[in-house]
Amino acid sequence: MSAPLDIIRLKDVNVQFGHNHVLQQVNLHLHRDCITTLIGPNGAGKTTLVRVVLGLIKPSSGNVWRQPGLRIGYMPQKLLIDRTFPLTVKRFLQTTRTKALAPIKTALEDVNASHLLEHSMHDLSGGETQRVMLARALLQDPELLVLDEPVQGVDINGQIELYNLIGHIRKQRGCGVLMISHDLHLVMSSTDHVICLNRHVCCSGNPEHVSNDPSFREMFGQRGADSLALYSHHHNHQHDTHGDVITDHPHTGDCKH
Ligand SMILES: Nc1ncnc2c1ncn2[C@@H]1O[C@H](COP(=O)(O)OP(=O)(O)OP(=O)(O)O)[C@@H](O)[C@H]1O
Repeated sequence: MSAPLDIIRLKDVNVQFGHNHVLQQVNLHLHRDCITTLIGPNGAGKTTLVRVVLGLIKPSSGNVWRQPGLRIGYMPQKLLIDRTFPLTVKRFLQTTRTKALAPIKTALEDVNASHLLEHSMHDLSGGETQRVMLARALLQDPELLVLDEPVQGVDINGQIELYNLIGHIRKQRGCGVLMISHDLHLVMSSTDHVICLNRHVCCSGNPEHVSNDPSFREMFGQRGADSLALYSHHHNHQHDTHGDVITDHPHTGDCKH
């Protein structure tokens, strides 16, 4: 098997908003045909990291490399559409660069949502909305798909379907996927690589290397630890309430699994 091709590399990335040091020495490699999931508590810097990957935020220091000409499809966390503004799924998807109907129909087929073409965006269920958003990201013909909490507002069966769909799209297109998720349990069966972020990369690993690490409770509590019972990683430090490291062990930024 050939080595995975990097499409994004972040080296020692720091992001500071005023005195708020949101990302600290973050290293990240994203590959084709690989699903990477970012997990971490609220305010951990997950969306900020995604925005660095997308090129929407310039790091205060560190390097970001993107494969030249890389096509990225982005599914944002929230979409605010004025309810008084009538908007069909077709019209919504035509607000991208793509105006032709054929690729729009193909994208909807790819997310099993062909039947929604003429529906109003305002009448969609949570799961349907996320499928349409995913179709919109696919219209970029992405080599990297970036999904910010793709299953939010979706019931449990819909979540399983969406994760299966994302896995299928990755296989079919061979694209890389970077997603943020809070659904620790489901995510473990849907991802190749997990990065646990709390301003810095606390740990990262392949869910195949499974174990129970009680230190994870520090970050996610008992429920999270139970959900992640299959996920192996090792903390070598503790956090204060700001997520800063309080231990004498220096953090190397390497994966620990
Ligand atoms: N543009 C900005 N200007 C100033 N501070 C910001 C900006 N964007 C994010 N922050 C701060 O950076 C920190 C990390 O925010 P971020 O949204 O990246 O976290 P997150 O892990 O995605 O959180 P959540 O899980 O709640 O969505 C927060 O303290 C936030 O207030």
